[in-house]
Amino acid sequence: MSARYERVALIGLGLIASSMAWAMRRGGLAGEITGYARSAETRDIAREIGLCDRVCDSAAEAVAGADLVVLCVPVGAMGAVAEEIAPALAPGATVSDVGSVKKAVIEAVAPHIPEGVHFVPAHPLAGTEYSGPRAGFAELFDNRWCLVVPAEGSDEAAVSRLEGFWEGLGANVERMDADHHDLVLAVTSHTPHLIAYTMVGVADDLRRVTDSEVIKYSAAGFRDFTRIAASDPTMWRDVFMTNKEATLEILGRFTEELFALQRAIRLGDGAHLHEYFTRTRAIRRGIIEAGQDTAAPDFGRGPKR
Ligand SMILES: NC(=O)c1ccc[n+]([C@@H]2O[C@H](COP(=O)([O-])OP(=O)(O)OC[C@H]3O[C@@H](n4cnc5c(N)ncnc54)[C@H](O)[C@@H]3O)[C@@H](O)[C@H]2O)c1
Ligand SMILES: O=C(O)C(=O)C[C@]1(C(=O)O)C=C[C@@H](O)C=C1
Repeated sequence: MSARYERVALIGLGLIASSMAWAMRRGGLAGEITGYARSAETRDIAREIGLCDRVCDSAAEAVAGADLVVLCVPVGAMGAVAEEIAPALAPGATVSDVGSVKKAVIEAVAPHIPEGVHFVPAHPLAGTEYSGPRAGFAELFDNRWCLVVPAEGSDEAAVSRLEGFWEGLGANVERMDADHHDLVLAVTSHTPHLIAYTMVGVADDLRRVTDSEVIKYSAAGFRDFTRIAASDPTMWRDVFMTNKEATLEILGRFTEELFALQRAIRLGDGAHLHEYFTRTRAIRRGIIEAGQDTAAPDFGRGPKR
């Protein structure tokens, strides 16, 4: 059942916060939405497009009296923002976040949360390669997962209320612990982004040799890589700086497999390649048959431009 808050404060007014604001409006999930972003330019844009009921010039002003505060800044900035807002938080309020990494965010934020304020971390598994306050759209979270990662000792009522709120934003909600979250996301999101960044970098190096051919004749697969590799550099720098252990673990496995495939190509071992590609194709088909391919064409591919 969807839950409503009287006053929701969004700190950081980029893609995720702006999508939340539009989705809250659509679902009538907030009495009032306040917002704050560090840059005056972002605050001006947010005012111009009517993103929030009130865009404030300080984080403390935005969170004052809010019963839900959502930190929507890059993962590396979460701790400093939590410290800044702590004295202004209302007793009984819930502080949440949308960071792509959970263990490091909990470690950075939890020490600043005052007694009597609930901290319920979360992570919507939905995004695009666009950033900033103009990038958001109300449907971003529709039929996508939102993982709720209760910190130790989280208040059950505060956790279920936040879960209801995310359902109201359109998401399917599941709970997960922080370590498991960070490992799963290293496999499904963080390492794939690093691979896309690398592949586009390699093609760019090659382009200097072959002029514009690489881009001109790029096939759909490579174009998908360029979309992913256009994602925000600050956000992704912070993801790799804070989810180091899990990403290195998955990258280690990835390079082992890559070397095995490289060896099979060098040795002309077609059977190995065929067997490997058959296994991976079955995984994709399994996802589709289970009806879990939630990346429907209309959603999660960015705003229509
Ligand atoms: N983009 C995605 O695909 C995606 C998906 C799920 C979760 N996330 C997570 O959501 C968070 C926000 O990502 P986004 O895509 O909305 O980013 P974004 O770049 O679109 O927006 C970030 C906002 O934070 C502001 N900001 C940066 N540092 C700040 C600070 N110290 N104090 C106050 N404001 C500050 C920026 O001005 C900007 O308004 C990140 O933690 C990211 O890991 C992103
Ligand atoms: O669709 C995209 O552009 C995304 O990369 C979204 C994506 C993902 O990897 O799936 C990126 C980071 C998040 O923390 C959650 C979602």
